[in-house]
Amino acid sequence: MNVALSPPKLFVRTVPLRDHTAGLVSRLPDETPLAWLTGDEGIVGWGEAARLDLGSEPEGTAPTDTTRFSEAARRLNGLREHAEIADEVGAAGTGLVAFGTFAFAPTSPGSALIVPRVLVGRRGGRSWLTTVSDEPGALPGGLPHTASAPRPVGPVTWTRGSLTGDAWMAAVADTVTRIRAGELEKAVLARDAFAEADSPIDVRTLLERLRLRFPSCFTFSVNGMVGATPELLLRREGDRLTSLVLAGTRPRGEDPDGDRRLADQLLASAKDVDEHRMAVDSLRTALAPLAEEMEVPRSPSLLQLANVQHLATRAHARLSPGVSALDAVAALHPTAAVGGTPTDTAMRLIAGAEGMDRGGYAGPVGWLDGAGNSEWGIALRCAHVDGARARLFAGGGIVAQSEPASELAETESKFRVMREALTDGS
Ligand SMILES: C=C(O[C@H]1C=CC=C(C(=O)O)[C@@H]1O)C(=O)O
Repeated sequence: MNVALSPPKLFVRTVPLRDHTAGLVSRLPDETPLAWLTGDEGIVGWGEAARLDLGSEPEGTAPTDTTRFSEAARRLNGLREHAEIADEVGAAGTGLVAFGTFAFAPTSPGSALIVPRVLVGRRGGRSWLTTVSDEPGALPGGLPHTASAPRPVGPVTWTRGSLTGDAWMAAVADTVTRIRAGELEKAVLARDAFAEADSPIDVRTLLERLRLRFPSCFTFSVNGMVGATPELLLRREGDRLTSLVLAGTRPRGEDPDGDRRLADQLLASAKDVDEHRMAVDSLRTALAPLAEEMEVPRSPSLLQLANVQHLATRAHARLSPGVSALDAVAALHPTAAVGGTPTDTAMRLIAGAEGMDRGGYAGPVGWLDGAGNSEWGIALRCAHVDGARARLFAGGGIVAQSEPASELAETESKFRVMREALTDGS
C-alpha cells in the first residue's frame, strides 16, 4: 500500500457558469478526460491537481478485503483538511470533487482517486466551473482553454480475449456443475476482448456516442476506464442513499411484439428472477448495518436499454449518522450482480475460472464531493482504453439452470455497447 506523503494544499474555487449551451463533452481536452454523465447532465474534468493511487493487496488477501476503500477515505480526508475552498454554488458535485475507480479485486492494481485541475458541471439548469490551484489567487474565473474537436476512432482490429469462446463456455459449464453440487448458488463470469485502432483512441468520441445512445446510463471515463453502465451501486445525497440493482437479461426484440415477448419471458423466468433476487439480497444484507431505514421493492421491474433489457430493483435507504459514501461503497462491493453468492466462494471461483484479471471492470467507478454527495456506478459495459488499444469486458450471472451458449450470447449483446462506440461512423 502506498504511504501518503503530506497532502498538497489545494485552493479550490467554484463559480456559476453562465454559458449553458455547450455540451459537457465539448469542453474536454483530449488528454485523460474525466467524466460522469447522464444524458446532458453531469460533470467533466481534466488535469490532475491531486492523484491518489491506491496500491493493491498481496496475493492471498481475502477477496472481500476493503483496505483500498479505507485508504482512499483516509487520504482524501487529508486533502480536504488542507484545502481552502470557496464554493459559490454549493450543490452536489461542486467544491473539492474527486473522480475514482476501484479494482474489482483487492489484489488488482489500478484503484485511484483523481482531483481534476478544472471541472465543469451541469445539473437541473445550473452550470458551474471549479478550478483547483496550488497557489492562492491563481484561479481563473473562466474556462482556461478551448477544446479541440474530438477525432473519429478510425479502423479497429479485433482480437480474441484471454479465453476463446469455447474455453469460456467450458468455464460456465464447470461453474454450473459446482453450483448444482451445492458449492455455491451463483457466480458472475466475465470475458474480455481486445480492439486496436491505428492511432490513439479519442475518449471524447466514445463518451459522446455512449451518452447519446444510452441516455439513461452513467457514461464514465476515469483513469482509462470508459463505458456506459446502467447499474448504480449507490448515489448519496445528504443522508439518502439510492441503489439500482440489475441482474437478469434478455436482448431487445427485432420489432415491438418480439421485444414484448422477450420482456415477458424475462419477467416470468424463474432462473432470472432467482439470479436477480440474489443480487438484491446481497445489497440488503450489506446495507442493513449502515442504514436506519431501507425500502426495497418486493419484485423487480423492467429496464430497457438500446442493446438489452434487465430485471431492475431500485432501493432507497437513510444512512445512519457518520456513514460516508466510501463506507457504503466498501460495504456494498461486490454485489451478487458482479460477484456471486456466497460472495467469498464466488470471488475465489471467478479468480480461477476467467483466466484474466478484471482490473477495474465490475469495480466501483464514480465521484464524490467534499459535502459527502457521491455517485458510484458498477463499471459494466466498459473498456480499459490505453492509447490505441481498448480491452472490453462483459459478463453474466451463472446459476444452476444456466446454459453456456446463451450466456456467451448474452456477453456478446453486452460487448455491443463498447464495440459500437468504437466503430460507429467509421
Ligand atoms: C456482469 C454484467 O452485468 C450484470 C448486470 C446486469 C445483468 C447481469 C446478468 O443478467 O447477468 C449481470 O449481473 C456485465 O454487463 O458485464
